[in-house]
Parts: sequence; structure tokens; C-alpha cells
Amino acid sequence: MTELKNPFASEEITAPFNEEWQAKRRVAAAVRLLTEVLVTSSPDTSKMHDIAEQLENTASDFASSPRVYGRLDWIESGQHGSFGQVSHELNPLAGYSNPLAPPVTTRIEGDMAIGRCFCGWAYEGPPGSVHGGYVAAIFDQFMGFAQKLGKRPGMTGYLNVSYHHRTPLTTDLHLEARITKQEGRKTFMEGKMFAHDELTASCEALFIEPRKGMYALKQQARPEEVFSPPTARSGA
Ligand SMILES: CCCCCCCC/C=C\CCCCCCCC(=O)SCCNC(=O)CCNC(=O)[C@H](O)C(C)(C)COP(=O)(O)OP(=O)(O)OC[C@H]1O[C@@H](n2cnc3c(N)ncnc32)[C@H](O)[C@@H]1OP(=O)(O)O
Repeated sequence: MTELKNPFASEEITAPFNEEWQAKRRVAAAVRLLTEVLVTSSPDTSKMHDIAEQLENTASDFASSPRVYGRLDWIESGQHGSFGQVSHELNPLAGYSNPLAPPVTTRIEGDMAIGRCFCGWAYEGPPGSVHGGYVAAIFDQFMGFAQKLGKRPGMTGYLNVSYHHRTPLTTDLHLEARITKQEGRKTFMEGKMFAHDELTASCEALFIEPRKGMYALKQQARPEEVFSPPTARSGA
């Protein structure tokens, strides 16, 4: 078992913890590809119904395997890696095994955090540009990681995003963040997003360490495990 103290701190993709995650990354990459072709293609309608049926069967196959809900449960058996490793896989913005994640890559260089991200057509907001909500989400993740530059990691209190120019799709986005001030449990930070060296967005963020620290979050109530998303078939 390899213990990665900081699995995010690599410019390149950090190796998966074991073969399970390696396989899951492959599935996630296929689902990302599927999402990209779904929003950029126009197959025959009956073909799409066939594809939907195949995908519904695939989802049922998955659902019949052992289920694990939430990162705390993932770490419990000791078979799937540490909390950091599981987060590295399942984080919704940076997790390689989570197809929702573009993903955002991050590393520390001196007193700065540096990040990278690439958003395909599924992220389109204004024509040809990344949706502003995703720009904010990318910042939230990246700034949350960049707190590593400080000593008291916490949760986002506020995240004020300024949109200077549209952020282009299918373009390598460069991210930078630094701490501007630390006051007790509060970490103030600023962040920037660049495309082709142009500043497209910036942010000011405050992260606040919970009174009992981040590990106290473990004690919070669990959400319901059962999740039944509405399907087109159910008319929702
Ligand atoms: C085995 C595993 C265990 C886990 C271990 C993990 C370790 C991992 C380490 C690192 C990972 C980093 C993870 C980054 C995550 C990514 C970012 C997110 O998505 S976070 C989700 C979005 N954010 C929320 O959901 C916050 C919801 N809000 C809260 O929970 C609370 O409001 C919280 C913790 C932010 C503050 O609660 P209080 O009870 O500590 O607040 P009070 O004591 O009243 O305030 C403290 C000071 O902060 C100011 N303050 C509080 N909220 C503020 C706000 N919104 N704006 C400005 N100031 C605020 C107050 O005025 C006060 O200031 P004065 O001490 O009086 O000077």
C-alpha cells in the first residue's frame, strides 16, 4: 500500500492507488468521452434510444456490485486507500475516477499554488466559453487545495469571483493562488485563471477552519444512501 501524503501535489496525473482505481479511471474517462460526444453529436433518434438502453443496462450491472457510499466508508475497509487517495479519485472537480471532474490538477511551487484545467464542450456557458458556475467551482477546488500553503485548512466561507473575459473551452487553463493574510482560523487568499496568458477570471476567498478542526466533520449526520435520479422514462 503506497501512502501518498499529498496525492494532489503533482503536475502530472498521480498514479492510481491500486488496480481497482486504475480500472475506475478508465471507466470515468469513457464516461467523460461519452458526455463530450453526447453534447456534440446528433445521431439518429432510434439509435439514441438503443444507446440509452445499453447504458441503462451498464448502470444496472454496476449497481449490482458491492456499493460504497461516501469517502469515509471508502477508507473504512483499508482496501481502497487513504482519505487523501480516495479524494484524489472521487473529488467532483479533481478526481480522476469521477467523470464529473474535468479534472483540475494542482501543485505547490514556493509560496504559490499552480493549477491546470481543461474544459470540453460539456462545460459551455456563453458561446464557446466555460460556464461561469464551473469557473467558480474550479476556483473553489483549486483554492481549497491551495490552503495547503497555510497551516489551518478550512471550508470556504466566501468565494468572490470576478469574470474579466470569457474563459475559452478546449483550452489549457492555468491557475495561480496565494495566501494574502492569515488570522487565527481564517485564511484569506487570491486566485487567478489564465487562458493563453490572458487573465479571464480572478477571485478572493476566505477559508475558515471549523471550531473543532476539519476532522470534526466526520461526526456529521450521514445523507440518505438511496439515490434514484429521475429518468426520461419516468417522465421527469
Ligand atoms: C477522515 C477525514 C476527515 C476530513 C479531513 C479533511 C482534511 C482535508 C484538508 C483540507 C481539505 C480542504 C477542503 C477544501 C474544500 C473545498 C472547498 C469546499 O467546497 S468547502 C464547502 C463549501 N463551504 C461550506 O460548506 C462551509 C459552510 N459553512 C460552515 O461550515 C461554517 O460557516 C464555517 C466553518 C465556514 C464557519 O463556521 P464557524 O462556526 O467556525 O464560524 P464562526 O466561529 O461564527 O466564524 C469564525 C470567524 O469567521 C467569520 N466568518 C464566518 N463565516 C463567514 C463568511 N461567510 N464570510 C466572512 N466571514 C465569515 C466570522 O465572522 C468569525 O470571524 P471573527 O472571529 O469574529 O473575526
